[in-house]
Amino acid sequence: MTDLGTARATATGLRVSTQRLVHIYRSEGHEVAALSGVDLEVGAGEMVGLLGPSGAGKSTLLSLLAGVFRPSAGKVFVGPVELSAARDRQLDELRALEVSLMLQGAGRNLLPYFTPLENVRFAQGVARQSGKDLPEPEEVLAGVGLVAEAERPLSELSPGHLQLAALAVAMAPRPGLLLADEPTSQLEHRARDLVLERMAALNRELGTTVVLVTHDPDVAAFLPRTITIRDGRVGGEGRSGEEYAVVTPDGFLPLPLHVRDELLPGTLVRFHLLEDGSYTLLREEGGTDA
Ligand SMILES: Nc1ncnc2c1ncn2[C@@H]1O[C@H](COP(=O)(O)OP(=O)(O)OP(=O)(O)O)[C@@H](O)[C@H]1O
Repeated sequence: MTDLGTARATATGLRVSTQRLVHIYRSEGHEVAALSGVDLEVGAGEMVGLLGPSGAGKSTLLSLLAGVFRPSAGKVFVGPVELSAARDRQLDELRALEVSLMLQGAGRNLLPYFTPLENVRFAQGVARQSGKDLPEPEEVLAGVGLVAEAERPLSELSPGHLQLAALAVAMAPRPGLLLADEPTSQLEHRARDLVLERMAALNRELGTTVVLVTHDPDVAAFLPRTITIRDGRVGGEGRSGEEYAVVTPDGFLPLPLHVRDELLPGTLVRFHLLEDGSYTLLREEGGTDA
């Protein structure tokens, strides 16, 4: 029995954490630092959104959490497994049994010549062979609300139903962690809300940890917690619509963008403790409140 098998017995959702995660893409003649020290903590069974501008490193982070490739430096824990140190076999097993990655665009997650039912059955193959206790494909499809569409050709499905089929495929091996790259980006509002609600219901009912990338403010507002990636690092967190700056484990505090425009490099600031235990930030030049 592997470490993952033990984890499954105690919890459905997997805890995810990263420590000073760095990823550098190397191509001929140049290097791109996509992630430059990400410290992240997502509890077992949480549903969180990754936000941030284009090129911030969100998809890279998702791929590292999925064990698609290994980080240049730092650590990634998915459940009890530290991915950067895991053997290839352990990573294969993790991807087949415990971590599902939904790529952007429903079609990239589905075999086009299979029905939704056949897609789900196919997606369960390895996990079933390994002895994992899985629901029948019909039940998986019912879980995302695709019953009448189960045996229809994909070409007859609406974009929303295709995305629900992709969600069913991702959930077919009953993973402990669902990673989704922009799962609602190509959908109109009704279909978007339906996909999001079904995802939230699976998170609630099965306890699966969900991490999804989004650019959509409405999706972000729906999620209990969001993490903003900026310049390859955690730039802030949102809780129920409120934005917070997050102190890093080594004591750094990334300034929110609108404040960064005010506080130029080299500005001296002071933290002033108030009677109620909160702090104000004082800018030293002229002593103006920041
Ligand atoms: N295979 C690659 N080779 C070289 N550079 C890459 C590769 N993939 C991504 N990058 C670069 O790494 C940085 C982070 O890219 P990433 O796709 O992770 O960002 P993102 O936040 O997901 O962006 P988007 O929202 O546009 O998808 C960018 O500068 C990007 O150009």
